[in-house]
Amino acid sequence: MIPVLEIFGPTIQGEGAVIGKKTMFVRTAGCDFRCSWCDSSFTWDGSQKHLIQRMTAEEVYNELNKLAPNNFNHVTISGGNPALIKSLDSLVRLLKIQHIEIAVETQGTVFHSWLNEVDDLTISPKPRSSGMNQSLEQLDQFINSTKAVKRRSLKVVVFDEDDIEDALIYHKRYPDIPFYIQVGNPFLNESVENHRDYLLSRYEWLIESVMNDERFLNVHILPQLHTILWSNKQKV
Ligand SMILES: C[S@@+](CC[C@H](N)C(=O)[O-])C[C@H]1O[C@@H](n2cnc3c(N)ncnc32)[C@H](O)[C@@H]1O
Ligand SMILES: Nc1nc2[nH]cc(C(=O)O)c2c(=O)[nH]1
Ligand code: SF4
Ligand SMILES: [Mg+2]
Repeated sequence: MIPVLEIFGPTIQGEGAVIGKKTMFVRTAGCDFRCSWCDSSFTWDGSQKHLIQRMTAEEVYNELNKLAPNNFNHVTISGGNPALIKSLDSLVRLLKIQHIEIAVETQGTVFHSWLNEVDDLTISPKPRSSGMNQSLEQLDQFINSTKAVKRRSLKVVVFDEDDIEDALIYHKRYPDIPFYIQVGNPFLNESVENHRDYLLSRYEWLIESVMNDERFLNVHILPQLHTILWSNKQKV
């Protein structure tokens, strides 16, 4: 059984290497991290425990079809940390049989073999502002174990200058993996006035900081497109 917190879409992938792509989302419950600025803390802080459904792969697939009949060919699995869940192998198998592309978002702490079957794997190690002290040895192991994935990318969320230094550590450690820097969203409460102006000014700050830093060459600098549009609303 897969612990599912929400299934939604179609929407756009708002982050990373496939930003803008039309996709469905399956969000699993539970995380091994507790990032201070987690925009999905409801997956692990107990506040939406009553909404967690234990579903089979077939039930998840039926729900996706109910939400978007004949209107999706791409599913993004996020969380929480979906990589904690061994039983996602059944969903990955089922989606592949149906010729549906699969993307996964994870922080790179825990590996299961089904990860090697996904099409787009986003690995998002954490900078110090998260309060997490991510093990580089564990991340090395994860990176080594996922070499067979069709497309992999690294995505580091940045809130301040110290985080930029941490992003550089990850970029230098894995120079051959496409590298994305994403501006942090401090507005975890969905209704904030002028969130767009503020988020865009933070994005501008990040572009200026990284563009003028010759230690970064092969880098993509991105906002969270969906939070510019909809702030930190759930199910978008
Ligand atoms: C909610 S996490 C779920 C997947 C996995 N646990 C992870 O962290 O990669 C999905 C992505 O959102 C990013 N994220 C979380 N909170 C954020 C925030 N406040 N601002 C910007 N990005 C954030 C994470 O770093 C990660 O790249
Ligand atoms: N539109 C949209 N794009 C996203 N990209 C990554 C997300 C996530 O929470 O993992 C996310 C999300 O929650 N919504
Ligand atoms: S690893 Fe991802 S889901 Fe877990 S607390 Fe951090 S941002 Fe949130
Ligand atoms: Mg999100």
